[in-house]
Amino acid sequence: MNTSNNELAILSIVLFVTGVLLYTKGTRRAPLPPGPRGIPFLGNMFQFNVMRPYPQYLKWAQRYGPIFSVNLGGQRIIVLNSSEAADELLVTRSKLYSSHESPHVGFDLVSDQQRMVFMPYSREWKIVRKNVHGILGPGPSKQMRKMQDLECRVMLHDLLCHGDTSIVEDFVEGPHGKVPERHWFSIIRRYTTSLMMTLVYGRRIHRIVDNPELHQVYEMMSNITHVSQPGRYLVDALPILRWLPDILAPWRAEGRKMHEWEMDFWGKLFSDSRTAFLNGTGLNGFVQSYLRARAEAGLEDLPGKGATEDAAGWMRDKLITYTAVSIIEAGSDTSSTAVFSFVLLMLSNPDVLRRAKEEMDAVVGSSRMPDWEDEDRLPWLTACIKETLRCAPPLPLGIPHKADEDDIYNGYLIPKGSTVIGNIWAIHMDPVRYPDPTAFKPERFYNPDGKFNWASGPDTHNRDHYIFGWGRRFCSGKYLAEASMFIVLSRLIWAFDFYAASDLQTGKVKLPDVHDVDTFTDGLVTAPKIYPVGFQPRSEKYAEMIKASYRDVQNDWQSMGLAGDKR
Ligand code: HEM
Repeated sequence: MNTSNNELAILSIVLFVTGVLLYTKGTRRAPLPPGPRGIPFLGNMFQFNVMRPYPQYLKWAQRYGPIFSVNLGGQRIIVLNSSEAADELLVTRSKLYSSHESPHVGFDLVSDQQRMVFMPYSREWKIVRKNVHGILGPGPSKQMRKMQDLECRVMLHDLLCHGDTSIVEDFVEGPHGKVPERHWFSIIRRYTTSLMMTLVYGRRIHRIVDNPELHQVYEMMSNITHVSQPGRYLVDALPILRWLPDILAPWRAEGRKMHEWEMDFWGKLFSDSRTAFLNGTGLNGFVQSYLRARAEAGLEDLPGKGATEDAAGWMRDKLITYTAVSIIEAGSDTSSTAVFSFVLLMLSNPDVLRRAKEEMDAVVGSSRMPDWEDEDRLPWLTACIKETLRCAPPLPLGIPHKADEDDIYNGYLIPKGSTVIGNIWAIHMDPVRYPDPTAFKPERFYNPDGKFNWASGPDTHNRDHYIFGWGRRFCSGKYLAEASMFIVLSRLIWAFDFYAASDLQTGKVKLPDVHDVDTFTDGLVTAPKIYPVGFQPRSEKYAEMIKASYRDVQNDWQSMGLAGDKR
């Protein structure tokens, strides 16, 4: 048959229109994914703990399969429970699913719409992401290795001085997950937060005790992860409530107050940096470099929020402030959580720990600390870290995405505006993918001949774990996070015999149960609650090396123009 160009064009249009009509008809007709039956208006709100949904989401995943849906007072939540479902929607169809959920209270009110992790897929997010990538991408993140090395040496010294303080003193966790200053958790938190502060502001956290700054950072992080949890505020689910007058909308004043509280702290850090930059005393953090570049473009003074409308899209002051906050928040709590879980899981599995020490002794020995070039030669340690991340992902439900359009998956409708969650916890507990999933078995990742591979690359189907999320919103800090986990955990194994507290009467080891959800905190980031551990150097020789290394590091700080450690 000889078809003319005109006929072809008409045929294409007819097919296209028919396709669109069929698609929209299908969209309207398709059922929602299965899920538990709820009650009118409030849906499934009272069927699980909204501050800790992942255990119930696992049960529903086991019952309903790769996709289910729940309704939280009108907020439709679609949960993806297999790597195939999450890959298909969040990676292959990432054009539709690259917005993050923007909770009204946490994003509009507390963050004045400037917090990156809650931004929709928008021009503003792209501007922020590009800038963040400029310091966290594979190349630039390597420049932080020197700081990771030095801060890690300080951490070893702090743990040496800590000894068994947290066992002897029997500390109690404060409100909002507040960690006592002399507990070993604070030492790890100082490491991760100091690294982020140097990256962003060019200033260290050089003190743990009498340093309210460090603890306030964590209080604010805990606050934002709690206020932003889906289901925390009804107004997040029912946009109509946003029209209520102030008197009937107590969350409004609450959210604004939290914004002021945040700005008192983060806004001051920003303005101090700006003043230092204007006085010519600025250091080399992201904020100062950005202000310098902006000033060179003739925009020294750019108050307000958002970015300029021109092609350059310069960030205004408030957007810079919150970009700095996003990096510090995203990089501090997550990385320290991984360390707390690693220590807990290793102590709970003494044979695994013993083997890690044997490997360390054979590969590194006692005359030097492990370093970056040892990565490929410590496959058992690598396997232990990966297994930790599988068994205790710091964000078991990732950060919720959002559907920007109606979509169909496996015959089910995903309505526009739905919250879409990649259920990392259910994927990690899938017995087909990981036989005997609740057991801590590093051997599943043990590969003595393979290259050191953290599986965070683009091959989403065959990843070892999913802790960094999916698609265009994939964790920006993965390179830095992986490097920190390796250097901190390898040196911890190398330097110390760490041990749990034991019952004075029975001599039995006292450790929180890793299988009990109450061992972990609520909220977006799920970290072990504080537990005591003692740190003993493996011999006097190790202790001397740690002390000498700490003294050397003080000279490094001085030559880099950074604050020395105060203890
Ligand atoms: C073990 C440590 C870490 C874990 C488990 C983790 C996990 C995640 C997850 C699940 C997401 C959301 C991904 C998605 O939406 O699908 C995310 C986003 C992000 N992470 Fe990480 N992260 C870690 C460390 C870091 C570090 C060290 C940094 C910074 C230095 C960082 C910076 C970010 C940023 C800026 C985002 C937001 C990306 C966006 O909104 O586009 N993360 N992370």
